[in-house]
Amino acid sequence: MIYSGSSAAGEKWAQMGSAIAGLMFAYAMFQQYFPSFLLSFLEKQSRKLMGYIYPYITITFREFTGERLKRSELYSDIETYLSTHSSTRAKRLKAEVVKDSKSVMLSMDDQEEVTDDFQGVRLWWRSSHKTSKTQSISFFPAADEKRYYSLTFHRRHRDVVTASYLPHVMETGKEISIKNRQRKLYTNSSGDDRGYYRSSLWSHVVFEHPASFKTLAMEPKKKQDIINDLITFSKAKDYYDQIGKAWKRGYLLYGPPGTGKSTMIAAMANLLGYDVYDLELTAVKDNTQLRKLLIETSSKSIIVIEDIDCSLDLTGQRKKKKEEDSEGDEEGKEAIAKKMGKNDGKDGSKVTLSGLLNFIDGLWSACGSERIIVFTTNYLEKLDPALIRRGRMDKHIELSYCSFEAFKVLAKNYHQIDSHELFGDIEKALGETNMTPADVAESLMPKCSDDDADACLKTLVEAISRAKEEARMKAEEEEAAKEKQAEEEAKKKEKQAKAKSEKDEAAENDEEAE
Ligand SMILES: Nc1ncnc2c1ncn2[C@@H]1O[C@H](COP(=O)(O)OP(=O)(O)OP(=O)(O)O)[C@@H](O)[C@H]1O
Repeated sequence: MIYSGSSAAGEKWAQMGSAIAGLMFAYAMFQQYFPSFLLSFLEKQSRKLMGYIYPYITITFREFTGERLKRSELYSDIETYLSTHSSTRAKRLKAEVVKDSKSVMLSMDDQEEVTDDFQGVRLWWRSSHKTSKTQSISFFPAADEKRYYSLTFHRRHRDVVTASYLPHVMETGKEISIKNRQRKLYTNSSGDDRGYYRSSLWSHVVFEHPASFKTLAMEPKKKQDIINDLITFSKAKDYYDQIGKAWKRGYLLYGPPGTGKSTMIAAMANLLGYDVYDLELTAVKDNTQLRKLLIETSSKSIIVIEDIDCSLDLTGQRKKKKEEDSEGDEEGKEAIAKKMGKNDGKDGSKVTLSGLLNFIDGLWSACGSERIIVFTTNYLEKLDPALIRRGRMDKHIELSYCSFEAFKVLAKNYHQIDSHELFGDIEKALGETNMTPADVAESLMPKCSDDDADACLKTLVEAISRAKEEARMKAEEEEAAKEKQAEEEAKKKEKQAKAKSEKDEAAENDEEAE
């Protein structure tokens, strides 16, 4: 029957109102005239009865708790955990792009319910939302929506749920978020740049380097050894706890420029799913700032200091550009000038060797966990032994000139070939010449659309023989320079000897004259 007008509805509300008022009056009388022991007995019995009729417990997890605008971490973990279950079981789903996540997250829509089974226990999750009736103006509508999850289970499973199931949900949720998150490449800017709005010493971009161990050119056995070492480290939380050491590992990558040190760091980060912190030491004000930078790094990360030999005077004082320029060979000078050029005019860093040693394994280095520290250098011999001793830099990896094995990886990467008639020549030539993987890769790169594997391999053969010729000429020049220097030294010595004998003769004559 359809009631017309509002009078019928009004009558109904009036009747309901008087019924509620009557009930409340009866309850007040009941409370006043019944003895308290009888009241509590009745309450207990009614609770027991309710327990028999409805033996389930429901826990609610709200999206925003405590501080109004702070999203509950637990809610996010549950949402991520349920995204894997609900996407296959729930009928109505909603899609969201979550901040810092690289994929769209599907979660169950409001009022949807999914079941979960854990250690033989059945649980029900429900997603709901309540819209706030407060007419306040809010810049954060989501906070007014009051979304929440409710978890229902039989009360006899209370212990399993609180002691095992909820920690399992949190842990799995976190693991999934880490796997799905967009990884970041951080860099430290100069301390002076830290404006009022900056909350961190690090700034970042999304890390999207395509390098992998598959495409990294080096001997397969050595490569596998590094992969095993990294994977073992990433799974060794309990082991590090057991031996009482902070969960971190140091890698020293050394070798000539263009042998793949930076590429290997990117491959490491991609293998383990870690963030990368590229620490520019020359931009760090002092040891205190270095410590702050360390504290601000997250776990599951690689902290990189590239060209460590150019960043610091490893006796404790920073080298001045002038001094640097006056020592080392030409290649070294170039690298240092390049590096120091970045810091022109604001070269006021007071980071010392001891500050850096503390950064690596001092007390502060233990805050946070699952971190890899990588140093790279072109000049291993320039580094202070204290800096690279085992325990600080646990694994020393030499990246060297391109071997035939490494070349084969590049040939596969660039042209999808495992063999070719020119491979024999290339193997022989690479055995006689020092050519970096960067130079080999450059030759293998097609320069125009007509360049196929044949053309590129021929270019490589020519490049290797050119490099061989250049090396021969350089060696000859060096030999000639050495000979010339030896000749000059012999002449100088002869001259000195002649001058001495003339002096002695003159002295003798003087004596005789006297
Ligand atoms: N081992 C390698 N495997 C695959 N590619 C490589 C390798 N080494 C170098 N390359 C190629 O050469 C380029 C330069 O290499 P990379 O920057 O990694 O060398 P590096 O040793 O870090 O040099 P530098 O000491 O000058 O920083 C890379 O972009 C990559 O294409």
